[in-house]
Amino acid sequence: MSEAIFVVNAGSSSIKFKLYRVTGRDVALVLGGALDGIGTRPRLHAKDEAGTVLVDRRFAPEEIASAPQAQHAISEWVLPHLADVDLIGVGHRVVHGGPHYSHPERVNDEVLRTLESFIPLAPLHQLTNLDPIRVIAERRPDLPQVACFDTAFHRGHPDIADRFALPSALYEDGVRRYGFHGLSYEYVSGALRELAPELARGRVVICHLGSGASACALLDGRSMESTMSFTALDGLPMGTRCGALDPGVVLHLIEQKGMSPAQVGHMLYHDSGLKGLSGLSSDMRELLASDVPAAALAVDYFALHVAQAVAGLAVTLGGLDALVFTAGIGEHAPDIRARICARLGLLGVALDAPANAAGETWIDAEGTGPHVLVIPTDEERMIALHTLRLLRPA
Ligand SMILES: Nc1ncnc2c1ncn2[C@@H]1O[C@H](COP(=O)(O)OP(=O)(O)O)[C@@H](O)[C@H]1O
Ligand SMILES: CC(=O)OP(=O)(O)O
Ligand SMILES: [Mg+2]
Repeated sequence: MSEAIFVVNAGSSSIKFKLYRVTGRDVALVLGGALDGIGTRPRLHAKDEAGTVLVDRRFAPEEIASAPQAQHAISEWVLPHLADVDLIGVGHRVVHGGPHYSHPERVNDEVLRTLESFIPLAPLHQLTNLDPIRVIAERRPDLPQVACFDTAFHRGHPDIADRFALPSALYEDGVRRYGFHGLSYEYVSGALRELAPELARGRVVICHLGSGASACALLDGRSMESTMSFTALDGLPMGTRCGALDPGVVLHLIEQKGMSPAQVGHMLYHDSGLKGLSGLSSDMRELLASDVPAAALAVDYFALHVAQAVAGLAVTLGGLDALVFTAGIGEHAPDIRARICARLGLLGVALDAPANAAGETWIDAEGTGPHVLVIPTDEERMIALHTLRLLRPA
């Protein structure tokens, strides 16, 4: 087979993997799959480029309760498919790249050590991202591996968007508003540029609403500000993460309630957000299907806070030309898009209800307000392209 690139995207609840054929300066999908529902409803599934199902296997929760078990199951299945492939490299999503990495980086021992130092800043992701790099490096030390960072796309933020209102020595020490989901924003803004070049040059807010959720303000395709900051806890409420929170709550829990920092951390990352508010589930599908009042509260809270963030980012941009929804909730939940947009009438946002319900790309009502679009994200394709460009510079 021709040259290929393998991509691993380890998220907080799933590990996605894709194999791409190299076609000159571009890549074409050969197969793609995921192991999702880790620890809850584990399912390994993959399809080839024509959409033919190659595997669809469910596991008991205890069989795949952790990321290493998931990696093992993926390796068992995928290795035979890589046997006759001429791999030129493996591309990985690495959530935290810290203050210095503003571009993808070929991994060596030193890079790996630097990235390990960010594990405490992304406890749901960083270790899960780095484990496969280490495993592959041990088995195939000859194979180039490329780390593509969620933070890199935001490294050009203006100073005002990169800071907290804290003593500036902390900023020099790396306490900055890094921002995440950058690979997704880069892909979606590129797709918007292909779809509507004029619009992409304007003031755009992209809402990446998945298990993790954030929103990003872009001017001419460049990130100006994002709701996530030092860690992937800040900003919007998420499946299990709290989003923006009064830091006084953290002090209170530690100083007055006797919780340890680790207990507070666990609560903020694993038991908050939609799960904490609803007491039911972190999955938006379950909340939308439920008639429990706390589920409705969680859904309303989510929509309100996304809308508030969009309005805030529109202030950063000095107006809003386009609002784009992406990721699991953004792409597949018309009801949530409608609730968010209903709160943004003051910015002139108006939806075309049938287009929204049908999941069309353009979903704004005719008029003078901002355009509203749904653009599916593809972090893996972005990683494959970055990996190709780094390993085969033009
Ligand atoms: N049809 C749907 N309606 C509502 N929510 C959905 C739908 N499909 C997926 N989701 C939500 O999307 C989330 C996952 O989004 P995704 O972008 O795949 O997350 P991640 O990559 O962070 O694991 C799920 O937790 C679920 O709440
Ligand atoms: C950074 C982040 O929150 O990623 P995910 O949405 O994949 O959890
Ligand atoms: Mg994701």
